[in-house]
Amino acid sequence: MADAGAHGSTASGAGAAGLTRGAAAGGVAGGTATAPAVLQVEGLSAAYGPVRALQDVTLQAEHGRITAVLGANGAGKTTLLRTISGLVRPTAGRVVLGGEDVTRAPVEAMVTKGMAHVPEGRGVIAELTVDENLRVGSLFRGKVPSEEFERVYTFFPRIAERRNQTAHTLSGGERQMLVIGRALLARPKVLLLDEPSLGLAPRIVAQIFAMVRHLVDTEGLSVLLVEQNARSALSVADTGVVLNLGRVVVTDDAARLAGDEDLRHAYLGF
Ligand SMILES: Nc1ncnc2c1ncn2[C@@H]1O[C@H](COP(=O)(O)OP(=O)(O)OP(=O)(O)O)[C@@H](O)[C@H]1O
Repeated sequence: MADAGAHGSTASGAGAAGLTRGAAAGGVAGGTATAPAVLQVEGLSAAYGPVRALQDVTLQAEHGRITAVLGANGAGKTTLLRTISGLVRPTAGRVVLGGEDVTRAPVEAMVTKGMAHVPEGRGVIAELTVDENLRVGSLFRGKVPSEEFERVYTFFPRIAERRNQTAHTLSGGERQMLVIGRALLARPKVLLLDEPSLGLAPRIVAQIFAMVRHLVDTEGLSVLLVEQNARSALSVADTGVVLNLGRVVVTDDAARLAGDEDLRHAYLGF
């Protein structure tokens, strides 16, 4: 069980640094060396006027791994992804992608540097077909070999079956698969996923998370998964980072976090 006292004091103590344990602490999980970091977030802070939405957040996303960022409403999860991808300018800290400092890079350059951000809300273009929506994801690359589209379809057979349908006919789960597939066509090193489970039935969430896991395992992608649905996210992730009031409370191996009853009750709601 985790150190409940440490969680409590970190949550309530002003300015307390996040607690890093296990895999994230020493770079070693259960005797196995962790994969190299694709994305490093160092001391990141962001604010909306007087609202300090992120405070000194440090975490990393590794090659071939899923890092889940968890926390209640307003914890700062969406702001974290928006700041990493350049949509919100940080007030302090750094974002390093593949060894390059991209903190001040223009948002449109992030995609070409290997970062794909799938925001909350499944923004498909309803009037276009599934296939046309996928092509939008590769527009900036010029001509893309058809095998790449077929490869995306092999990951998401449900949308392959619907490739000529307009996107407005898709279910919520299918739209989620489509926006992830579209992001893949940018050939990212790191994929930022914001609340993919929102509003979906548990069975569909499980399917989508299994597909993301398969992608990560076969493509060596790195995923930063923001979720309020902590139970499902921890079941698929390698590492979990818990945010509270814009600060990292704890970073640890996902299975250990899922088994930590005090932490679950205090921050994760299950
Ligand atoms: N555009 C904005 N203007 C002002 N304050 C904002 C804005 N967006 C978010 N906030 C505030 O910043 C803090 C963090 O919000 P954020 O949306 O990042 O949290 P979250 O963990 O993603 O929550 P949720 O799961 O509800 O989306 C909250 O206090 C929120 O009210």
